[in-house]
Amino acid sequence: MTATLIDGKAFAAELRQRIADEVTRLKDRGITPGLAVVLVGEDPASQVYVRSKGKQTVQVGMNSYEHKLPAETSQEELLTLIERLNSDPAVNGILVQLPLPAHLDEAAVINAIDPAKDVDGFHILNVGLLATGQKAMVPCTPLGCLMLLRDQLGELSGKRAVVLGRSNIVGKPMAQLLLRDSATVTIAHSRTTDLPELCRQADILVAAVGRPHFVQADWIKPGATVIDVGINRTETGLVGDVDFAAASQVAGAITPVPGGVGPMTIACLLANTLTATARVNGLPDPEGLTP
Ligand SMILES: Nc1nc(=O)c2c([nH]1)NC[C@@H]1CN(c3ccc(C(=O)N[C@@H](CCC(=O)O)C(=O)O)cc3)C=[N+]21
Repeated sequence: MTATLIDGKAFAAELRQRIADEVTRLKDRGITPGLAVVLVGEDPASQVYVRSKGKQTVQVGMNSYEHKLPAETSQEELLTLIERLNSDPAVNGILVQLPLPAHLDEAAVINAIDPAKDVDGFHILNVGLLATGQKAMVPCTPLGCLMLLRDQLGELSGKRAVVLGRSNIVGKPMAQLLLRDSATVTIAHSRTTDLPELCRQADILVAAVGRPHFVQADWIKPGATVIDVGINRTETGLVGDVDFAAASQVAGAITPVPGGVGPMTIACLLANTLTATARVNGLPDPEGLTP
């Protein structure tokens, strides 16, 4: 059996086109969405992402504000910048690139962002809103995965989903979104016993553990839908958390790395910026960009 390839790159391109159309409509009303990205330090991978985000932000017609701060930036200096962005009406979305240098308090920084501008959906208010089924800003990577899953399967209700990984950025919000769509959700992690057996029960398997080729083909239920969130840099290039070559002989559908979830993450960041802009202006949420 050969799995259907879930083309996240193409899906993300369509999403960006829809976002660009909405931005055009907003501009006709005199509104231009603005996204501020804050990068502290010189991590090369982070620099690549931030550049890519800025480029795509401009491509869909939004304003991009990049703030690059030295690695030695103090907590107080960073909080001062966030305060400034919170009160700047030209800024509709704020993203602080993670991870932050170790001397900075990540939770305090995230929770200093105006929740209405928290396009990452990491602020405790948004986490609580999502967990209780209320209107929230939803983390970009899980939102992108949800869009791919709905597109592939139509209906998630009653399906067994296993989420590998329990991070605040991917695993936990992914589980919340799947639960909201009435899937039966298990969150598994490094301490889970009989992991292969558990995974074999999954109709939907979302791998977000950050270990190259961790998920083996014989962990996958024949015909299952596999979403690979892993972005691992190895000598052979970028690889996911799933042994793609072998897994694609068993799965029903699978995302590649690169070209799967990664492009969806950035497209959903732009979607969230558009949503935040609509909400602050008292306009309805843009169609199909929120869960
Ligand atoms: N506050 C915050 N929000 C984030 O959303 C965030 C972050 N911090 N820190 C870093 C991670 C990582 N991340 C990715 C985004 C796009 C690709 C992406 O587009 N990947 C391409 C390949 C790009 C390449 O070749 O490196 C692909 O998978 O096809 C990957 C990873 C967002 N992150």
